[in-house]
Amino acid sequence: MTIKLGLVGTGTVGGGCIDILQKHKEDFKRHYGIDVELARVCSRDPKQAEAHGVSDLFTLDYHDIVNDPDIDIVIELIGGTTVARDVVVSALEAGKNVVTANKALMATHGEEVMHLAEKMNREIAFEASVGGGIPIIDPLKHSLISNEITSVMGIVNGTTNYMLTRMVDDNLSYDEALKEAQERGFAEADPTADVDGFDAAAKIAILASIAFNSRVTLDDVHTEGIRNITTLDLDTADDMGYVIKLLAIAHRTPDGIDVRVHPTMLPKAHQLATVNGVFNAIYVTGDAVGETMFFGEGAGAGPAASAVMGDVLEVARHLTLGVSPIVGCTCTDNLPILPVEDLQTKYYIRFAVADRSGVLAAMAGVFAKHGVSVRSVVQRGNSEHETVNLSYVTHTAKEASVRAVLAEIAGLEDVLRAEPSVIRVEG
Ligand SMILES: NC(=O)C1=CN([C@@H]2O[C@H](COP(=O)(O)OP(=O)(O)OC[C@H]3O[C@@H](n4cnc5c(N)ncnc54)[C@H](O)[C@@H]3O)[C@@H](O)[C@H]2O)C=CC1
Ligand SMILES: N[C@@H](CC=O)C(=O)O
Ligand code: NA
Repeated sequence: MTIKLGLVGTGTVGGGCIDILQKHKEDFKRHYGIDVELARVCSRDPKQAEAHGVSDLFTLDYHDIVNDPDIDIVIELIGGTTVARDVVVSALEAGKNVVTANKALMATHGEEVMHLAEKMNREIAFEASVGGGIPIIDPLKHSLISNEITSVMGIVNGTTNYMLTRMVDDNLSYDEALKEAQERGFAEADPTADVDGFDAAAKIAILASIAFNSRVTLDDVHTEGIRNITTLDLDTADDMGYVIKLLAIAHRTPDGIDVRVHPTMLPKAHQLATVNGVFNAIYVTGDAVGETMFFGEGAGAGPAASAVMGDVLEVARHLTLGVSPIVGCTCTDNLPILPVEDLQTKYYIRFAVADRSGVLAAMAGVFAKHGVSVRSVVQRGNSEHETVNLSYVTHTAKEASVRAVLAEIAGLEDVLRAEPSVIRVEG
């Protein structure tokens, strides 16, 4: 039985899928008895199909794929939530199975497309949407389901991890690091999604939904990106024994789900602190399994296409064997999302302040007034410029109290020389 594939999107990931198919199609048949055939490809750019030697399969109109009765699996690799949603919905409605790498779609319209797939008795698989080539959705939906998952935490955006690594290791500026990430095919077409944390937010929404059996959407995730991370903060963190990473964090608490994405200071000894470059790593903690960590390349043609083609072959296997679809939606609960103001963690706060007597004492008074206990403070700066940087690390404090400290210090007369830099600290 030949399973026919329709590929919508032949860019970085779609191109990677064509490469894998061309290289390993015969192996799939020999090793696993799975016979897949690329029947049609669609994109806005015929040159991409030409470059992969599949011009004969090319169409500009994805309707030629979703309406083709011979196609069994539609692979959506265009991204975004408008046309991509239409591709996925119309493919499912036409009775096709769907494989997608689209985290934005799954984190906003996940419920809709999962329910539609269930209604149509078809599969929708999306392993590439989180952690690129790292198997993480499949383990959460299969190997780990005997656990109550308590926490999922990790580095899930390759672009920003690559940028931060390059800024630290080679002193690249933010713009140089971004340009390099784009040239290497890691960053999304619009890098806003990467640098402002929305890509990571979509990914943690997907993981939290599966891990906690409760729907978490992109809008539920408190999200901060890396635009404000300076080389000064990276250097100061280094001096203090920390690294700065963009972490995606989801904890199950007795009161609900704590889910957020923000730059985070990690002690250098923390295992996530050594995850550099385009690599991603995700920690999952379960009540039976304890701590597990999944590591690999989270972005780029090969890693993402590896996950897409893994899904394609699994769906093709089910079709070949005539077995029922894989696990569908498992969001049986409706847990509340906790407001970030209730968060309790440690904080790094760097103030650029006037270098004169009384400033440190006045600031200490503000910290004390709001019950925020200081663990360490480091002074860096050049008194010739009449400004010094005071970098505090607090003990565990409530987010609302830290915000009160920031507001009150901002109101101290002629003290602050710039917006403070605030980074939450883990571990
Ligand atoms: N680049 C990466 O490392 C990874 C990307 N992803 C996801 O994979 C998906 C694809 O990403 P990339 O391959 O990087 O994007 P890309 O920008 O390289 O390719 C997009 C493709 O979609 C086509 N396309 C766009 N709009 C279209 C339309 N209206 N009709 C027909 N074709 C259209 C383009 O012509 C192009 O062929 C996205 O959802 C992305 O989030 C997931 C994991 C890693
Ligand atoms: N832009 C993403 C890749 C796709 O998921 C990243 O940088 O991790
Ligand atoms: Na993955």
